[in-house]
Amino acid sequence: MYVVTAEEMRRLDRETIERLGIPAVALMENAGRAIAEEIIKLCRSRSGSAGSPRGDAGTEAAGTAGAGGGEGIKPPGFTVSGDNALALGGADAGHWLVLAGKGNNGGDGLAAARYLREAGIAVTLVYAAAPESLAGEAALQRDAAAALGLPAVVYGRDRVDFAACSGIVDALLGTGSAGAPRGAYAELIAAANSSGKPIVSADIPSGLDADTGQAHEPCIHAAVTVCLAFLKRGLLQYPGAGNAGQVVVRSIGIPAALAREGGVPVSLLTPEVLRTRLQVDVSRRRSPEGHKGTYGHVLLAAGSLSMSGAGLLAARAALRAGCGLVTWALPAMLLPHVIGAAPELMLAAAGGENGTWSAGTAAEVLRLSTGRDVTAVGPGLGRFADDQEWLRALWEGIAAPMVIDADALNILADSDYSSWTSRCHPVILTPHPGEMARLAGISTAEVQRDRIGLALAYAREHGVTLVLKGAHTVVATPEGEAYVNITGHPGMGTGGAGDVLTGIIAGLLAQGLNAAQAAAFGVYLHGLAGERAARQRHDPSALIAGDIIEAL
Ligand SMILES: NC(=O)C1=CN([C@@H]2O[C@H](COP(=O)(O)OP(=O)(O)OC[C@H]3O[C@@H](n4cnc5c(N)ncnc54)[C@H](O)[C@@H]3O)[C@@H](O)[C@H]2O)[C@@H](O)CC1
Ligand SMILES: Nc1ncnc2c1ncn2[C@@H]1O[C@H](COP(=O)(O)OP(=O)(O)O)[C@@H](O)[C@H]1O
Ligand SMILES: [K+]
Repeated sequence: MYVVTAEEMRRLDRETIERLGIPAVALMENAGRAIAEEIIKLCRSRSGSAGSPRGDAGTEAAGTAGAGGGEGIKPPGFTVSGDNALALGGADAGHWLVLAGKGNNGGDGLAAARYLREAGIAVTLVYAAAPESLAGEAALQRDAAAALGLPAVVYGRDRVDFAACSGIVDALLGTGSAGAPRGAYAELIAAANSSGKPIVSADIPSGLDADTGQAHEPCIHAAVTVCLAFLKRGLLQYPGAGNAGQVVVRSIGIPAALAREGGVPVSLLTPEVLRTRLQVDVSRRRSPEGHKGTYGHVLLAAGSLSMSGAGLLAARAALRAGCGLVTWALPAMLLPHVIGAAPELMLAAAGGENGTWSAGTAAEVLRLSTGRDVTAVGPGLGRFADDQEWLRALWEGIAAPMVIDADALNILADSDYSSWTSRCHPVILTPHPGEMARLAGISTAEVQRDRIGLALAYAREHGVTLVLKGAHTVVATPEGEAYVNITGHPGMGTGGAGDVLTGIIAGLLAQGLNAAQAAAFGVYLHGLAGERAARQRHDPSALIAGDIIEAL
C-alpha cells in the first residue's frame, strides 16, 4: 500500500484526469460514495445491525434465493439484490451534519451527503464559507445538493445545532490545507470536537498536516477517517495518527500503477509489500537439506558489566530469528557469569578484565568477524576511552554487513563517520528517537516532527539502511525508499525490546536477506511477536523484552 504526500497526491490526481481522461468530478463522486458507505457501516455497527443488510423492499419481493446465504437451502431461482453497501439494514437513520469547506474536500463531503440522503439518513449541509465561493467540481456538488433539496446552513449566518445531530462529516480541509485552520474552519472544528458526536473525516482530519502528522490547533478528533486513493503520510505519524481514529483507505479510481510508475517512495509494511516490493519469502521456507551452516553465523559485540543482559537478549533473538550460529563477544570478566545462560550460544572473551570494553579490543573483534556473515555491535556496550577509533576500525575492517545499535550509535554520532573509508557491505542503523536526534544533530522533538521525511533524507545522505524505532517504526534505504511498520504496541516500550530487534535483524541478515529485507522483515516480525506476547498476558504493560523472543 502506497503512502503519499499531499504533493504526490496532487500529481497522481492530475495524471488520472489528464492522462487517463477521467473527469475530476468522477473521482469526487467515488470519494463521496466511499465516505457515505463508511458512515453507513459505522451506523450499522453502532446500532448492532452489523450483519449483511438486505436489499430494498422490491428486491426482497422479487428474490427467491435471496442474498442471505445463511438462511437455509433454497431452490435456485431468479435473484435480484440491491446496493447493500448503501443500505442501513435496520440501523437508526439519524441525522448527520456535513461540514463542508470550500475546496475539493468540501466537494467530497457534499457528494457523500447525497448518498447518505439516498440511504435514508437525514443530512444538513454546513458551509464554512459562502456557498457562492465554491468553484469547479465543489460548486457542481453544491448545485447538485441544492437541486436535490438538501437543507443547508452557512456558518456565521445561520444557527448550527450540534447537539441534535447523530454524527458529523468532517469535509472542511484536506490535502490543500495550509497551516492552522483559520476563522470559521477553526470554530467549526472546535465545536465538532466538543459536541461528543462521532466524526467521520474525509481524507484526513481537518487541522492535520497531511505530510508530517502534526496536529494544528484545533484539529478534528475523528472516529473514522476515510482516506481517499492512497494513505497520506500524516495519517501514519503521531500525533496525527491518534487524531484519525480508524483509518480506511478507499479507492476512488486513481490506479496504483501511477504511483508505482511515478516512483512514490513510501509504502506501508504489509505482508504483500514484503512479498512484492521487497521480495521477502515471508513463509521462511528452509531447504530440506539445510544445516546450521546454511543459515549463517552472527557475531555480536555487546554487553558490559552493568548491561550484560542487553547482549544476551540480542544473541538469543538472533537464534530465534533462525540463524544457524551466534558468537557473542563480551568482556572477559563477564564470560564466566553468562556461561549456560543460553547454552545454544558460543561465547568469546573480547573486552577488558574489568567488565568494560576498551579500544584495544577492536583487533580481536575484527579477528572474530572473519568468516562471520554479519556483525552486530552496540547493545549494552557502554562508552569507553577512544571508542570512536574502536568503531572506526570495525566500520573500515569488517567485510560483512553490520548492524549498529545503542551506544555504538552514540559513538557514531560523536564521530565524523562520513570521513571514514566507505564500506563495501551494508550498514543498518537502529536508533530510537533519542539516538536519532544525536545522529542528526537535532532535538528529539524535531525527529518526531516528521519521522518519515527525516528517515528518508538521512538514509540517502549517509548511504545506510535506517530503522527509526518507536510507534510506527520507519525503515529507510540508501536508495531512497521507506517502509512504515504498524505491527507492535506501546507495551513494547520496555528495556531491552530494541536489543531484541537488533538480534532479529542480524539473524535475518545471516540467513542471506539483504539489508532492506532484513530491516523491514525484522521490524515487522518483532512487532508481531510483541503482539503475540501481549495476548498471553492480561495487560500488555506486563510485557518484558524476553517475552518478545519467546513469541518469535
Ligand atoms: N481530483 C481531485 O483533486 C480530488 C480531490 N479530492 C479531495 O480534495 C482534497 C484536496 O482539495 P483542495 O486541494 O481543493 O484543498 P482542500 O479542500 O483541502 O482545502 C482548500 C481550501 O481550504 C482553504 N484553506 C486552506 N488552508 C486553510 C486554513 N488553514 N484555514 C482555513 N482555510 C484554509 C483554501 O483557501 C481552499 O479554499 C483532498 O483532501 C480530497 O478530499 C478528492 O475529491 C478526490 C479527487
Ligand atoms: N508505542 C510503541 N508501538 C510499537 N512499538 C514500540 C512502541 N514503543 C516502543 N516500541 C518498540 O520497542 C523497541 C524499543 O527499543 P529501544 O527504545 O531501543 O529499547 P531498548 O534500548 O531498551 O532496547 C523498538 O523496536 C520500538 O519500535
Ligand atoms: K477533512
